[in-house]
Formats: sequence, C-alpha cells, structure tokens
Amino acid sequence: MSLKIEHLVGGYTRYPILHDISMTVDHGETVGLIGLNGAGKSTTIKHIMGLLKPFSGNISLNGKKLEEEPNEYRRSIGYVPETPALYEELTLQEHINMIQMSYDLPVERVEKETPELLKLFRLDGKEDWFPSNFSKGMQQKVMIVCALLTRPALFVIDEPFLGLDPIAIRDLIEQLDKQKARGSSILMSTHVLSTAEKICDRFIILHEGKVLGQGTLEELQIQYRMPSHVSLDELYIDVTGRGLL
Ligand SMILES: Nc1ncnc2c1ncn2[C@@H]1O[C@H](COP(=O)(O)OP(=O)(O)OP(=O)(O)O)[C@@H](O)[C@H]1O
Repeated sequence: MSLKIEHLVGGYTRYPILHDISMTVDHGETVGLIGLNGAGKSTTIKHIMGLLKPFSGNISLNGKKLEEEPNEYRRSIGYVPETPALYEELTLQEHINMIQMSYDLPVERVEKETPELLKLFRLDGKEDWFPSNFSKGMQQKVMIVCALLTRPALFVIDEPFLGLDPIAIRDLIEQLDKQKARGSSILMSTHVLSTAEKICDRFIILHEGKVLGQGTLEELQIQYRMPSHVSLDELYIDVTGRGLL
C-alpha cells in the first residue's frame, strides 16, 4: 500500500494550517512524522483519514482518492488517534465484536488472535469491562489491539509512545514489525525521536505546516551537512532551530 500526498493545503477553518505538503509512504515502509508542538502532524493525519477536507492538493492510497473508493480507502487504514476514541456503552469484548463485524474480519482469526493480543497488552480478563473507564494508556492499548486485528495495509498512528508504559512500547514495536513483515506500511507521528530513529526507515520533518526536510537519517545528515554520528534528536533540534530563525 502506498500513500501519496501531493501539494496538500489544508486546515480547520478557511485559514490554512498546512502549506503545500507533499510526502509518500511506500509499501512496507515505516515513516516518522516529526515536528514541534503545533507543526501540523495531527492535522496532516486528520486529512489522510478524511476527517478534514483539503483546500487543494491530493491524497491517495494506491492511486485512489478517498472520494473515489471511500469504503476501500477507509478499510485500508488502521488509525490509532492521539486521544483514544471509544464507545462509552460498549465493553472491551463488544469493541472487538464491532471491529470484527464492521471490517468483516474472519471470525476464527479474530477469536484466535484476540486473546493473544489482550494477553500481550495485559488487558486479558477485562473483556467485560468498559474501556471508557480504563486509564489513558489502557484505552490506547484497546485502540491498538483493534487496529492490529484489522491487519490494515497502512497504519496511521498519532503519538504511539506517549501514553504507553515501556513494556507496551516494546510489544507495540514487535507487533508493528510483524505487520510490516506482512507488507503493511506505517506512518507515525512522534516526539520520541530515540525510538523513532530505531524503527523508522524515513522521516518527514514538519515545521509551521511545511515540510522542512525528508529522507533517511543518512540523507538528512547529508542534506543538512551534519556528521554521520549525529542522532535524529540532535539533527532535529538543529534543523528546527534553524527553521525558527
Ligand atoms: N480543532 C482545531 N481547530 C482549529 N485549529 C486547530 C485545531 N486543532 C489544531 N489546530 C491548530 O492547527 C495547528 C497544528 O496543530 P496540530 O495538532 O496539527 O499540531 P501537532 O504537530 O500535531 O502538534 P502536537 O505535537 O502538539 O500534537 C496549531 O496551530 C493548532 O492550533
């Protein structure tokens, strides 16, 4: 699955937040979307998810825009938002059942994988509980389990590491690796650059609604004339610092 964003101008009101954003996430690739608070990461993700309409520009999955094949487009993406969105009146098991039905997932596979994933994320035994009463990190895990069950072609994950404990982060990374080995692509926004450096193939640096740079760490080091020992953290602070001047 490849995601292509071309010359996206977008935002919430008539004043654009994103200015001429172009980027791609290729088949089987993990791309890190990084940028300061307010840079436009979540806004970009909301446009990809079709929650906001572009003022101009195109967003396509395997060449198809959301308007062309809305169901196929939406089913191809597993979205884990920054703020978990759960149904107050549904139990954990009912959330799983709803995902199975709405994505028309094979029942046997869901019945086999659900206990494994719930155990992995230490949510086992809580099937009859209401996730709306869970802690923020536990709610995030419910969203992650639901997204993993759908085996999407593209994972879009907003700030995956902020609410999770270190064991859950390790387990999430392992699960994403497995999905990637099956050919899924991953786009994640994150501030945790040391982890992003380990797991992302490429990075897109957003700054004030514009793409300041993109590429592998090596390509960014060359682009910004920095030595090869410079970490993503150091590079990012230097580059965004220059952008702020
Ligand atoms: N619902 C909204 N309505 C109007 N403007 C918004 C809304 N949400 C965000 N913005 C504005 O859009 C800009 C980009 O915000 P966005 O949430 O995309 O940043 P971000 O890069 O995800 O930041 P963070 O790292 O803090 O999550 C900010 O100036 C913000 O004030």
